[in-house]
Amino acid sequence: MSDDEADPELLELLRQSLFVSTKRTDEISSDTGVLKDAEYIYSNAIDVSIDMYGTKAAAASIYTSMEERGYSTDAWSQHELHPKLTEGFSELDLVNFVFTMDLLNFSFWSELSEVERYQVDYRGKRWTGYNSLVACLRRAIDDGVPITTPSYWRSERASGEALKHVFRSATAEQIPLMDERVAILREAADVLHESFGDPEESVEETIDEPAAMPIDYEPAGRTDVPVTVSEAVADDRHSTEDAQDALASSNEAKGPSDAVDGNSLTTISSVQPLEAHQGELVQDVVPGAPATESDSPKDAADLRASEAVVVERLPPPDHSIVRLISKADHSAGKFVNLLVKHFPCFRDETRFDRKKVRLLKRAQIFVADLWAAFGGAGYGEFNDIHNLTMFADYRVPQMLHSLGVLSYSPPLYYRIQSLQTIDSGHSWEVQLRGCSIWAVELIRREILRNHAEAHVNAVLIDFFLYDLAKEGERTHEGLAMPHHRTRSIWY
Ligand SMILES: Nc1nc2c(c(CN[C@H]3C=C[C@H](O)[C@@H]3O)cn2[C@@H]2O[C@H](COP(=O)(O)O)[C@@H](O)[C@H]2O)c(=O)[nH]1
Repeated sequence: MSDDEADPELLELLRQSLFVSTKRTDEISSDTGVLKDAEYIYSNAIDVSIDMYGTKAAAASIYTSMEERGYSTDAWSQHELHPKLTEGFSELDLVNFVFTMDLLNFSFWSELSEVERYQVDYRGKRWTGYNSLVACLRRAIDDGVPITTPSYWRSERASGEALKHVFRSATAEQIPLMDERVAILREAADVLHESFGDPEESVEETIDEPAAMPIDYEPAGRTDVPVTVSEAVADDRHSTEDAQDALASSNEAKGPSDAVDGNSLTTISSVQPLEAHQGELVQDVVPGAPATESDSPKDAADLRASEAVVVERLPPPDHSIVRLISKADHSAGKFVNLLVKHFPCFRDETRFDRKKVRLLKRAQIFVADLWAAFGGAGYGEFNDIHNLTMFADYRVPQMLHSLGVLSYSPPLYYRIQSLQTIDSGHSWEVQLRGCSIWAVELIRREILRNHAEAHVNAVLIDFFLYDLAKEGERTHEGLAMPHHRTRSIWY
């Protein structure tokens, strides 16, 4: 938008104040504005640019690899830790799990070595990064802690200690931003109860523990928001060749498979819903119980036997998130805007060149995860899923740079390579995030230009690039550090 164009938001406000607005004020648009803002950031960026040749080459490799893998929404359920209906999770359980996960789906990177960094013991493995979050939720559910039930987050049982136990680490490093995560859960529980709760659904006594964060979050990038100065750490070990090798080798590794419709829908099997077990007495490990995964099962059993284990009822089924979904009328864009309207922790917005820009990473990835988890049907049915953009995290930008799609000005490149910090909300951080969103859009357009029949959208391309980054991590020595590391709740 050039300087002399009127800001559409300002115009709308003026119309509303003059009562000449055509839009009902309470009407929720299905246009998130993220892609437009990403294009604005790209058009005005001076330290991050998109290489058109790199974009064309990446589009061709990504398309080939996705086709050969038959990459689709099915990949979501193939993730070892993602909950599945076939495991006995009900559809309500799945909705609540994905919401909980994406409330907390941010900032898992660590300065420490692969051995010392935050990691979670679950199913005999050590999980790091995003996987550590999913492992914590699964472990808590296995232990009978209703961590994915919103009413639990505001109940007396969800004490600080109990929640710390849920996210406990197998190493000395604890999960980053734990206070912020607790505040986000409590705030979301209050919003769900007040705006989407069922008066009939009995709610447990609420907790009066003050939220550790100001409830009304400032837009991302404000220094008064309790985030530590970001660490621009780049150990971008993936050279472009490495990344393209990773793409190529992933084709061999996957072998030929039927080309699958990018939106292929998994059928939702009807299984015994978990909430049917509601009301059963379950053992809830007393928070802080000394038994830990590293103890032998016998020790743990003995300790539990000697401890007065609190036997608690699971809370009643909580349909508040399902009610929230129903307000979106199967529009992904409208759902994202609803989340941003009601939940401050989803307001991933900042300023670039004096203009407010929206990036909305977690609001969008939640809708996308629902879409993928339900195979585009049921609670995951959205008629405009193609309106979602790439999710501006700290992993996919690294992949885009490795693939030669993103390139940096010498000052930014030097800043990243020399491990100097970039403040959260700094123009460089916004350029990296906004240009990543726009780059994935250009890749999507390039694929469809050459393969009009391809069933790809920004969500699947993003998921694919994230999974590729994680595969690259597993096949390359050590953990590739993300480019710009910002300790923030936004991504
Ligand atoms: N753009 C984008 N960002 C993603 C994901 C995912 C996982 N999505 C699953 C669902 C479908 C896919 O198949 C994946 O299996 C996590 N993240 C973000 O990365 C960071 C964690 O990185 P690390 O510390 O290395 O695990 C953190 O900001 C987290 O929010 C994604 O898909 N796209």
